[in-house]
Amino acid sequence: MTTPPVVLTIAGTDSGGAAGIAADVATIGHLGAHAACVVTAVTAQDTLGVRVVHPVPVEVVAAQLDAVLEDLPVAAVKTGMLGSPEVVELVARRVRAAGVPVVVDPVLVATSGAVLGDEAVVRAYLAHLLPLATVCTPNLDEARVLCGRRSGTARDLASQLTAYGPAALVTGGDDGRDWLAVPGHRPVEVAHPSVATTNDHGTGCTHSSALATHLAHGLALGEAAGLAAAYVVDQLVAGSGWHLGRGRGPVAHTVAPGIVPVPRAGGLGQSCPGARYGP
Ligand SMILES: Nc1ncnc2c1ncn2[C@@H]1O[C@H](COP(=O)(O)OP(=O)(O)O)[C@@H](O)[C@H]1O
Ligand SMILES: Cc1ncc(COP(=O)(O)O)c(N)n1
Repeated sequence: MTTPPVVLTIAGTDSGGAAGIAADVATIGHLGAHAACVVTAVTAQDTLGVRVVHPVPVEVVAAQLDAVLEDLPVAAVKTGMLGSPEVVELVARRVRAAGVPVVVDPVLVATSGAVLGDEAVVRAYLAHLLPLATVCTPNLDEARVLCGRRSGTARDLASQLTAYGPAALVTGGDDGRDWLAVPGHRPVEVAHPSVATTNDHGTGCTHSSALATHLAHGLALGEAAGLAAAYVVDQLVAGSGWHLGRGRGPVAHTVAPGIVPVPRAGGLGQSCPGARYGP
């Protein structure tokens, strides 16, 4: 058995098991990597909404980061809900030193509308974390908040966000389309089918974790983005008939991924000619 790459997720928990760390660990394992997880906040949450947010003390987040980064060969990092400017700054310091691909999912608003990051968190993202990210993956609302705009298309916002340093993949734009902008290049659409379902709680976490896992396997960003979108679509189709909870049900993590890349030496920017096509 080949040793899998390690993907570190830094995020909050969702007691309903749909979003946050639960979605991240399921996705990373499903796509053939080992998930290390640093918890930033505990939420009491279900399919209807977020009831309570309990932040983990910053020194406990730091201790978790040190434990993982001093022992495991982390190949990529994904950040989700960070919750406070202090945690954003801490994460920025630690992941800069790690020198691996970093996917920043700037979780600010939950599907249910709950605010999971305030203005101070937004300022910290812009000043500290986006400049060292490989790619950020805000949804349309989060992209507008980060850009300080009330409107704007996913394509334009993705382009604007590259000014902060990273590539930007803005999801859920007009007609549900996703746009990827790489600094110095025109934005391109990451095309994928739209799935009719209300079981979409956790799509953003699943998507950014899939992207980080494909980068950890050594895929180039464009290729990783296409595979991440396809993975979400497969799981949405799988869970579309589920009846779990009274609100927006969880995205599934049950269908074997179409492509599980074979771990290879190499890094970001190299394609993965050894990609293996699944059953
Ligand atoms: N109904 C859907 N059909 C197909 N893809 C979807 C659907 N809903 C979300 N996605 C995809 O899931 C990924 C995460 O996007 P999004 O749902 O916008 O994130 P968030 O959970 O942060 O709002 C994107 O690639 C988006 O296009
Ligand atoms: C702990 C945590 N992290 C992230 C999200 C966002 O996920 P979604 O946009 O699907 O509600 C969430 N609801 N809870």
